[in-house]
Amino acid sequence: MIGIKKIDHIGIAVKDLAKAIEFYEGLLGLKVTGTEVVEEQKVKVAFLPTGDSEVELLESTTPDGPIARFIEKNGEGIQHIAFRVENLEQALEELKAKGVRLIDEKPRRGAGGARIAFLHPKSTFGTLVELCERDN
Ligand SMILES: C[C@@H](C(=O)O)C(=O)SCCNC(=O)CCNC(=O)[C@H](O)C(C)(C)COP(=O)(O)OP(=O)(O)OC[C@H]1O[C@@H](n2cnc3c(N)ncnc32)[C@H](O)[C@@H]1OP(=O)(O)O
Ligand SMILES: [Co+2]
Repeated sequence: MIGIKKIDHIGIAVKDLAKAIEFYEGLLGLKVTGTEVVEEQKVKVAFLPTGDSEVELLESTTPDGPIARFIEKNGEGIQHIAFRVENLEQALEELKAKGVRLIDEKPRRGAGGARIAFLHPKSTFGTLVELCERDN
């Protein structure tokens, strides 16, 4: 079993992180608990907890990163959903064995020290899925 615990976060691609935060904090009343640059993913992120899950706002740090490409093609909006798993390496092994197309064969470093890996949207009925494992 993959052992999904919950929706960890919803990843939302935005052009201007500061302006998006003005909306999510100022108008929706959520609070940013952390911002961080994740070089490997070419993103600057802000996390806003909403109960048991979080909103992850993502701005591209380069014109060629995955978020920049997503916005170019689709405009701003939901780019991925992230599920928290107990054991990421095991989940990836199981999914690979069942023929799911992995973007990341091995865990990568995500925001907040998480271990993360993406599944290709062509293998998941159209949604980019992130699996993540955290110590806490
Ligand atoms: C910081 C970290 C964290 O939480 O800790 C993060 O979240 S980092 C979050 C940002 N990082 C990532 O997204 C990394 C993983 N993503 C990737 O490797 C890439 O973005 C891919 C998902 C493989 C897409 O690559 P690329 O843009 O080169 O391909 P493409 O535009 O030709 O797209 C190939 C096909 O997938 C579809 N496609 C592309 N991006 C999609 C998305 N986000 N959701 C659903 N479908 C998507 C396209 O429409 C296209 O379908 P058609 O062929 O039918 O038109
Ligand atoms: Co994410």
